Amino acid sequence: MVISFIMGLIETTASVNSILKNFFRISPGFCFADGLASLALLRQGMKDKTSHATFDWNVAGASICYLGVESICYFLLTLGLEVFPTCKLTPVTVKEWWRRISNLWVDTSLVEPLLKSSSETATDDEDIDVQSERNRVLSGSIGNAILYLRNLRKVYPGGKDHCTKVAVDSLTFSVQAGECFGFLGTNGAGKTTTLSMLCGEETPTEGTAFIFGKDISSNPKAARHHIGYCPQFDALLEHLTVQEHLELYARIKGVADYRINDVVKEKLVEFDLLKHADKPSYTLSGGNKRKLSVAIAMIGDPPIVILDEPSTGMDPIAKRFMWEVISRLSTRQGKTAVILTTHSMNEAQALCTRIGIMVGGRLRCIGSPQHLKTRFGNHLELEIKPTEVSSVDMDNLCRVIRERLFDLPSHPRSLLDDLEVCIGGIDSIIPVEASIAEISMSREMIISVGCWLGNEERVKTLTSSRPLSDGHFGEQLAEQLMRDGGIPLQVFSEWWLAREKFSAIDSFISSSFPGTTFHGFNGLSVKYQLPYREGLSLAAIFGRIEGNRNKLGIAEYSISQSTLETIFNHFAANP
Ligand SMILES: Nc1ncnc2c1ncn2[C@@H]1O[C@H](COP(=O)(O)OP(=O)(O)OP(=O)(O)O)[C@@H](O)[C@H]1O
Repeated sequence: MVISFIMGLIETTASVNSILKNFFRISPGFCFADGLASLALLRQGMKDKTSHATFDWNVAGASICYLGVESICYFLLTLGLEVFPTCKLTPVTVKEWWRRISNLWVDTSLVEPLLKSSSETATDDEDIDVQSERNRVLSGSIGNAILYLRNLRKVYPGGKDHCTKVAVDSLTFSVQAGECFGFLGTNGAGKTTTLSMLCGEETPTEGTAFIFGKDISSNPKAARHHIGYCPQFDALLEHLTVQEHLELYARIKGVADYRINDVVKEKLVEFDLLKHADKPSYTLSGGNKRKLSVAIAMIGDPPIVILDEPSTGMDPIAKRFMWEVISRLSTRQGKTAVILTTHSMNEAQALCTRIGIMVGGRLRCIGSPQHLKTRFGNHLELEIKPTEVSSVDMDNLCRVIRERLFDLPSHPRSLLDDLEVCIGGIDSIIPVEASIAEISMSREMIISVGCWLGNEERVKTLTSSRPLSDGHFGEQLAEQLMRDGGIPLQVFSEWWLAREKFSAIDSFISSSFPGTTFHGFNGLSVKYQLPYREGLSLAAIFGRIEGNRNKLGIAEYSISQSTLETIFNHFAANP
């Protein structure tokens, strides 16, 4: 504006300026300032008052005209952007527009029967349940589903490497009222993208979803009207208090004025936020922010509630609280459909009536938790916790090792000789009269003891330069050995005996139940997967283990059907 003003005052640039002004006036701010400046010039007598009037084109006329036209154009543009959020210009959306425009000239209903797309998009390796859900939705037999997705696809345009990313591929399923649909998947599987499309934050590249029969692509507002959404990351206004947030969203969602106070109070109580009601949201802890986000999603009783990892950061009590609310909302009242994404299998198991597992943008399986367990859980899970190493056994082993280390006459040429060779004399490390508690086992001593006790492989977990995790606190011992140059004899003996126990259990399980696979330690117990096979009844497994329980030193054990977690891990490991 300043440059234009100065150019207008200089005679040689005045004509160029009057041409440039036509472009500058596209900015309403420029029009306004230019109009005022021209009026000021006229008033100061810098424009000829006899030949110029206030509303002349070169005084305020041009600015007023431009502002008039622009107010209409910009208003329509704003409306357009609001109504058609597809206006995010990307190569993919432009291509999509072109496809839609060209489809206008062709009656697609004649060439694309509904089920054709199902066979086109379903791949040969698609799970049978996923396929039948797809066929059911595409053939229109959706029962009383209030939300269904039809071949929903999202492709993100490529970044610098120009590789496009298929985030969601041909997703088809339906959700009924009163259902809590668990949308599980690995990181980057496409869950959030799907939910964002349902909520209108993202535009589908292909396919669409229907909410109460309204297409989210052509009628996003009407569709969105029925949704309460708790995004993955809290979208809170820092300086609004908890109560103000709830009041704001209650108004946005059209709760009647006279009910707002009750509705807000109800949510504050329901989510245990009463004591934080007057705190600005930036002062809340992560878990309480999450509670507020979930409360916002549920305010106004929307018939569809979409919760993207709602329990992240909540403590176990708050989590139970929220589970109670969700389950009351969906299954008990039977009116609301809940779509829930979570990485907690316990949460999915506790809440979801149906579960879909996504991997790499595709739905890999769908069904009730029990159905998934029965179909994909082709094994039983056996968890065994051995008894603790007894202090008597530990003392005995310590004594034997110490005697072996110092009893030169009875073992004239064995361990001590080896040790002397290895460490160049033991006197500096172990006094001859050392008590058990004082003996520190060096790396070389551990190797020799392992050799003498007949299991060199086992001690490698401690002595290897890259310690292997064996789950029996071996990793910590290996670290200690590396750091301090030795570990106490008692600690070594405890570790050795614990390994003995686990080895005995391991060989018993492998020989008694062929085909069993080891499924990890959690420090205290060991897990196995037993394959289902003819004649292997629960009674037979219990009988076998009970018969050997005391001999093997088993403190407790459990046999269970495959958990959701193992099924999820199976899909995650086979993308
Ligand atoms: N705006 C974007 N541009 C490009 N790629 C994106 C964009 N948003 C997501 N993606 C990609 O799409 C894929 C799906 O992402 P999405 O966030 O939907 O996964 P998710 O299943 O929700 O994962 P998480 O469990 O980690 O939240 C990912 O590979 C991600 O990198």
